[in-house]
Amino acid sequence: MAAMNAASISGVKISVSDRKFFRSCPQVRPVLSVSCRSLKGLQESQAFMVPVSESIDKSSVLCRGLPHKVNKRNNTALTFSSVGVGTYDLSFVESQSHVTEEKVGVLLLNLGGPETLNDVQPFLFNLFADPDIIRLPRLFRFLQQPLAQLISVLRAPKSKEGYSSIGGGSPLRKITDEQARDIKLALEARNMAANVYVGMRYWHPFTEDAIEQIKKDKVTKLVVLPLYPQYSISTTGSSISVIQSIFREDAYLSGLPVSIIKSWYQRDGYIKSMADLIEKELVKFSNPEEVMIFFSAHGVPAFYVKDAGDPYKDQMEDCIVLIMRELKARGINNEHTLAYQSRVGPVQWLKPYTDEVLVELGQKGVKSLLAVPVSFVSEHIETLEEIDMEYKELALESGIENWGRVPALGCTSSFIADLGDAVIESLPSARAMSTSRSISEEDDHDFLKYFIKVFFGSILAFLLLLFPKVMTAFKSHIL
Ligand SMILES: C=CC1=C(C)c2cc3[nH]c(cc4nc(cc5[nH]c(cc1n2)c(C)c5CCC(=O)O)C(CCC(=O)O)=C4C)c(C)c3C=C
Ligand SMILES: [Fe+2]
Repeated sequence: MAAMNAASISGVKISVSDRKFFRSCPQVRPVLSVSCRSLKGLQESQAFMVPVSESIDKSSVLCRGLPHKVNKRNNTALTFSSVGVGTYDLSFVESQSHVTEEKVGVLLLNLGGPETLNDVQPFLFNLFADPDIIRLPRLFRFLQQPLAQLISVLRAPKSKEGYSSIGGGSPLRKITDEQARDIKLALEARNMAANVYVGMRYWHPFTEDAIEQIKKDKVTKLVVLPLYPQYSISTTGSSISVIQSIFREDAYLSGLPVSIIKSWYQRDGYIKSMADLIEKELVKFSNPEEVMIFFSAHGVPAFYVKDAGDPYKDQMEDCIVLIMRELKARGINNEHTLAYQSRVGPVQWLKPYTDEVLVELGQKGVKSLLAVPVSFVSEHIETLEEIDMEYKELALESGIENWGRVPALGCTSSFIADLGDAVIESLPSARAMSTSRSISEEDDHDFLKYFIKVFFGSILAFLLLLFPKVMTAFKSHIL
């Protein structure tokens, strides 16, 4: 614990200061002086540590507001200026005699991927069992798990092929661990000590395990940072649902101040880092100015956007505008296109589709193309296999002669530094999540619901597996 200062304000003892904590927000320190006649034991304008206690939001003191006056009415309240953080009363401090040190946690959310070929089917099961990935009408929700079992078994061979062509497993865990390590270092460089956790949605280390660790470590404030720049119901939304359901059930977690950074594609650091990568790849072409910049975003089913209000498409388009604006400011005026890749299943996905646009561009005479994966910040199966192999081959067959691909951001230092800044900036808005279960009768129906699910689901799976013709039709429509 940092050295303690003691001063009294109108008889109220302030006995807490945390120099270490203040060092973590350098922009605040130079102005941490208080001009106040009623501060006894301190010179006017003398550097002054703002009182903190376990219940007072230190970071909001730090980054959102600066103490600027003592309440004239009773001389016992400090008001924080700047962006409306509010007031707290020193009489409150009087009753708090001890101080606990803040323990900041950062939870990185990601998708997760199979580490071996044996993991592929169970990984796919977890993915398709997610109601944010396969959105069944409420009436058919009981089919979610049996359907996930069926689809995962049917899709596994194709997925396995993909994973074996990139070395037998997903690189996602390794890359995300490296990003976690670097974000921790970036925070330390800003004098903020934090534990950084990785929580994957569909494979190890699962979000549930990361939260268990956060609890064990007695984190006192948590920032949730999804590693998806744009928000989608199917990615960030799904992971947040998991967090909410765990937090709702747990007394400690439901009281833990949490800040969720829902999307961050608009951050300057991210946009500039993307522009850097594009600029670096463009110069590798013999005629850089003739290259079509081809943004390839991961698709989602179109009804997510049209009916379920997913902001993903709008955010994606906005993101591309910002990157192109940044490139223009650097004197890069290439043409660009946005298309959506990786569709799965029979429904319509966001259009235009990457494979179709590549063929069209080839037919129109585009000769040089730079693919820019834009929904994800790590290399993964869809960059290493789908773009680098399938789409490249298709593009070359379609008449495109010069092909390039921008690498994923991974641990690019400007990008990691910006994520560190995002964490620091979001701390002041950390608030406890809602505390109680909303539907209390849910438990009563759990057993019945489970029984119905298993019963009807098993019948469906059984029928499909028994009749090869039905199965073939199903396979060609669903996968
Ligand atoms: C079936 C529905 C799917 C939706 C909706 C979806 C959205 C979505 N996914 C990502 C990022 C990734 N998805 C990855 C793998 C993957 N995704 C789906 C299906 C949907 N994704 C499947 C079936 C798979 C498995 C691979 C395959 O069989 O094709 C990955 C790869 C992880 C890895 O192993 O490296 C990523 C990353 C985003 C960003 C997104 C919506 C915006
Ligand atoms: Fe996906």
